[in-house]
Amino acid sequence: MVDGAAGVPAVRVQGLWKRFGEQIAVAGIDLELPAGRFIGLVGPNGAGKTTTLSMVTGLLRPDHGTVEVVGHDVWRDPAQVKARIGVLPEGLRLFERLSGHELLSYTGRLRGLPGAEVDKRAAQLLDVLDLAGARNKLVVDYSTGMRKKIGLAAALLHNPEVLFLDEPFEGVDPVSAQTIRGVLERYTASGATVVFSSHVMELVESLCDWVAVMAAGRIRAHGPLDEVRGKASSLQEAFLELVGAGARTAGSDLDWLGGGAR
Ligand SMILES: Nc1ncnc2c1ncn2[C@@H]1O[C@H](COP(=O)(O)OP(=O)(O)OP(=O)(O)O)[C@@H](O)[C@H]1O
Repeated sequence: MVDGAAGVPAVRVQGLWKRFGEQIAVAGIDLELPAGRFIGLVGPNGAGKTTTLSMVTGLLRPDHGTVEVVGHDVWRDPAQVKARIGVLPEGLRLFERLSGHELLSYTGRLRGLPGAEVDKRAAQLLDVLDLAGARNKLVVDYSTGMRKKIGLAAALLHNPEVLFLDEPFEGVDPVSAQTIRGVLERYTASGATVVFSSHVMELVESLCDWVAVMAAGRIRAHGPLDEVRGKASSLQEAFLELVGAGARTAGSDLDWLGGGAR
């Protein structure tokens, strides 16, 4: 296990709970995510991935439990944590009336970076993410994939130690996905940590070296990809066994659907 300089995990979660009315979204999870890894948080729709990531990144207060990011408590020490993380949340809200370049300049200044450094990093990120041609276009006119990419650039600008991404490839075309993937691989190769949520198993299997499987608000398995996959032929198969969906026959009750009598 490759941990940070002092052997501190990227994320340590203990007894984390969140309930929305009757719905228990996260049911008391314990989790330790090692530093320097490409980590996938996988689970079916409604498993609690977004709720977990929101609590881990300080966007949503847990009912119970603690979260530490690189050794700092997210709720007692928010400034220390926020300086060390980058976040691309689900349904990211951006400043629509700024251009891509203005958005990055503003983000960089908020992060306390010197203007010249912000300009240099922004230009490089726009270039690598294939957004240089759209640098002066307003964000409101960006496509879904372009929004993901400018959101990723803003999350990376201050060179965080840990990057959290909620469904980063959703709505992104294959070429942009490949670009994002390249940037993330370069980032983790330098010792940084990526934690991303997805329900696309093939993607997680091809990108991640460490996974946590979530279902119904609980962690069902976590560890190095090979260990979680075990003897199954793919992560998809291991996942279906873990969440107990292997035996269900898709559509067996839909005998009215399709050709024949209407
Ligand atoms: N603000 C909220 N109010 C009420 N219920 C919520 C709220 N946020 C999440 N939930 C519920 O908590 C559960 C977990 O939701 P969450 O969005 O964390 O799942 P997810 O694993 O990210 O799902 P998906 O892959 O579909 O995005 C779901 O049953 C959801 O309906």
